[in-house]
Amino acid sequence: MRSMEQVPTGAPKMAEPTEKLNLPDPTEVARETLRRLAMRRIAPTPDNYQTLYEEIVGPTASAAAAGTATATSVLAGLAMDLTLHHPALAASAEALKQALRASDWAQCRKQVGQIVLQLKPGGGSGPGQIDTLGLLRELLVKTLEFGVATQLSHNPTLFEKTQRLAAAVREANSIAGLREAASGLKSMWIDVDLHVSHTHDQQETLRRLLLLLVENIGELLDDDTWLRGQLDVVQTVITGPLKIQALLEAEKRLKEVIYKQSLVKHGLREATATLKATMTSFVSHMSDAVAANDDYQQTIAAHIERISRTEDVLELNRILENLLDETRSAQSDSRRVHAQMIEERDAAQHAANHIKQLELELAQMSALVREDPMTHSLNRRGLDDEFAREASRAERFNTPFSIAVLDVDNFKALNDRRGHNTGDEALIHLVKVAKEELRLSDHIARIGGEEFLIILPNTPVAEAVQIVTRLQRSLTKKYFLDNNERVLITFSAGVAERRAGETQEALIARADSAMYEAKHSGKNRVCVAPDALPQAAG
Ligand SMILES: Nc1nc2c(ncn2[C@@H]2O[C@H](COP(=O)(O)OP(=O)(O)OP(=O)(O)O)[C@@H](O)[C@H]2O)c(=O)[nH]1
Repeated sequence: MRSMEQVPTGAPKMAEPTEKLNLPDPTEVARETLRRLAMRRIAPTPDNYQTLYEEIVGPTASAAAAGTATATSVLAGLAMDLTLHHPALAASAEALKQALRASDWAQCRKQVGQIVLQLKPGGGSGPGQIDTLGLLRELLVKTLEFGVATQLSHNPTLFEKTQRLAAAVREANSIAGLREAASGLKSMWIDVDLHVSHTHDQQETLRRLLLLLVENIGELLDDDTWLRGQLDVVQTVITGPLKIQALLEAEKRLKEVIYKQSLVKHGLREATATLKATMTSFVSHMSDAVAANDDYQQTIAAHIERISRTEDVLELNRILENLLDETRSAQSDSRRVHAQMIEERDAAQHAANHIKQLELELAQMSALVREDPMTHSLNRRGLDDEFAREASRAERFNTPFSIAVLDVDNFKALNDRRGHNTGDEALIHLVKVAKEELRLSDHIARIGGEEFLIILPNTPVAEAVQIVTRLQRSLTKKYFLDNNERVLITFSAGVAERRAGETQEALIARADSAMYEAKHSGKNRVCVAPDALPQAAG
């Protein structure tokens, strides 16, 4: 709410009246005076009442002073209007009021002249400019309040600073005031910039910590631990640039795998428990059967002895009947046990099959997390598995085995020019073309953001160079389309043949160094690795 205004008082007396007064009805004048007080939101002090009254009827002091008072009240009214409606002219209006109070007519003339100049369009703060200025100021205030401050709500200091600055801009009603606000704005941007880079550093540190944690947990796990595949997904996501889409994808995949694994693990636990129970029961029935058989043997032996000792036919008849009874009961025992044993064997077989099925499902699920979710090439884990398999096969059959490290050329520029999503699509395209060009026995793995590794089993280095060169050529034919525009993707590659007993790490290091040579010698080419790097030697 605007504060109540004070109307200038003390109308000066002038020597000669300048115009004749035509006084209206005093009641009407009083009503009009009160209306103007209310309209202009002016404090109803006697002085203000007097000033407005005189503004309507002219000064009342004396007829001689009437002209002077009229001029004075008209000018005072003008000054008041300017103060109320043109804040940018407030200083000139105040100077005019002071000149009126001091009856300094020369000064009055000068101030009125200046006000006229300022009110002229293009005259420093003319009405057109005042509006533009006001609009711009309001725009800046809104930007600060709704655009900047809301983004900084998590940082109370910066939030308050922005709000204070918005208030200062809103109140700045002169060029000088706006200049001051502008210097506040500059200092605020410096703080925001510092804050943003601090947040970015924090994010980077957290990411490194997470990566370290994931790597260390990975070290502690057995090869076939469930967690490893899941950790690989997290690792892939946090190694590349943090993108909300990739993070959401990784989260979704992890949740799915964890949920399915919990279901399968539960089923596996139940099936194992059933098998154990069945086996226990099977063994106990076997021992029952053996025991029953034993009892029968012993009874037969006892009856045979009784038979050998007796000569009495009646006794023999009784023994025979006993014997038949025993035999019948032994037979039915044995049939029951046999039937039970068959039933239990079937149940055990069923449980074992179920377990096999569940294990198969688990293997399929862990294959899921051997893949890079974006390009569907192998991830680090998939690469490790395939490398180990191919290396041992090459040793067993004494066959050559090569790898190629590929790094997309000028990928940063492609991202910068066409956006990150197009960059992603380009990587997906590269893997698709590579899969089409390579043999079924070859494998492609993503080992970095825009870096890939191809495993070429049963391939000497010269042939590996040809394969990779052919892939380069096919990329010029199967070009990548971005918004129907052909984009040529090229890569530099380093090829190395595995030496007997060479570790995966050492072989990749050699291929990597050849890839760097390809980069440094002009890109879009293939270089062959030197025989051995110092760290790979021995
Ligand atoms: N779109 C996209 N960009 C990625 C991904 N991973 C890494 N990058 C970006 O790839 C770029 C690689 O840049 P650099 O290492 O300078 O390589 P380059 O621009 O290809 O330059 P040269 O290798 O010398 O030809 C970086 O800007 C990374 O942010 C990804 O998954 N998707």
